[in-house]
Amino acid sequence: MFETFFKNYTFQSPLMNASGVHCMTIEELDEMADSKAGTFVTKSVTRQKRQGNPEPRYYGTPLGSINSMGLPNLGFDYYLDYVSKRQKTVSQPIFFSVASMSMEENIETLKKLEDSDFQGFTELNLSCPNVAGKPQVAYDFDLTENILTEVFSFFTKPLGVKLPPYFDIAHFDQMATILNQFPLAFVNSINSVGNGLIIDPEKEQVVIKPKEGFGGIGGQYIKPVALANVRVFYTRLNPSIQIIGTGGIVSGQDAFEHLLCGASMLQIGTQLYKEGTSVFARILAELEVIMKAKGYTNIEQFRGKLKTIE
Ligand SMILES: C=Cc1c(C(=O)O)[nH]c(=O)[nH]c1=O
Repeated sequence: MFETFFKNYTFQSPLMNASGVHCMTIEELDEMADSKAGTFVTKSVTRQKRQGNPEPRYYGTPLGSINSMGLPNLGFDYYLDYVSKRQKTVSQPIFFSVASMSMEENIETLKKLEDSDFQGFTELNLSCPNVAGKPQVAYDFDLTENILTEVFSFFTKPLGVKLPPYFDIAHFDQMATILNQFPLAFVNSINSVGNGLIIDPEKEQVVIKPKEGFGGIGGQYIKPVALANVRVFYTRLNPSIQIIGTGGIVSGQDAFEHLLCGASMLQIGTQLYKEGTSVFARILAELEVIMKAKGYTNIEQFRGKLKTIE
């Protein structure tokens, strides 16, 4: 019922984790592999291990979350070793997320990944909002085009990009024009909405320590922005570039809405952080109720078929 066609593979479920959540350690990654998710993605890796930002750096609220983790990760080799072993024991392709502190580091990491025995999908994160002094790459259109030009001059494995939210039609058009120039496997929209601020009115204080309390917003707060970005890229990109929908997926209805906008795979971050890996079975059960009530027996019958008002 939930078969999801993604490039040359059929996932048994469209659900997976969002990079950064439940994917830092071997234990977390194994739990993802054993869950009802269709597959999983690693935490965005950098060449060397990173401690990340000082704590508190994550805070959950009833409507979502704010985080300024600062790209903590156990380093490229740790995750490459894991996926190289794990891909021999799981049938579905694994996603490997790459972020970096510089374009040079991006290229170096991707060259090592190209030369490795990793057979899954690479997610190039161009949208980390929380490394002090580092702007989100994908808000710089020229830099994005330069990076993708360099990457595709040597990288031959399936690769997609994780994008920040855009809020202006001109930016949607500009980004789509750039992305359509490259043989991307997918585009993942959206990353957290960068540099939001959540405060504690009792303490009259911010709730996270880094960056004076500014951090990426996730959860229900951002679903309308996520749906718009999924829809925009679904309608503007070459059909060969598939869409991963991320942002605000808490229920089966949210999953249905992302699929209706054109997403093929769905990533869950904040709600996975709050609920644990049982979230995948719950959302699939809720999605099944919705699909049956509407007479749908598979996702392709409605995926991307959002109607406008004529
Ligand atoms: C990879 C860094 C990211 C982080 C982080 O490590 O702070 N948080 C996000 O919400 N999105 C990111 O892309």
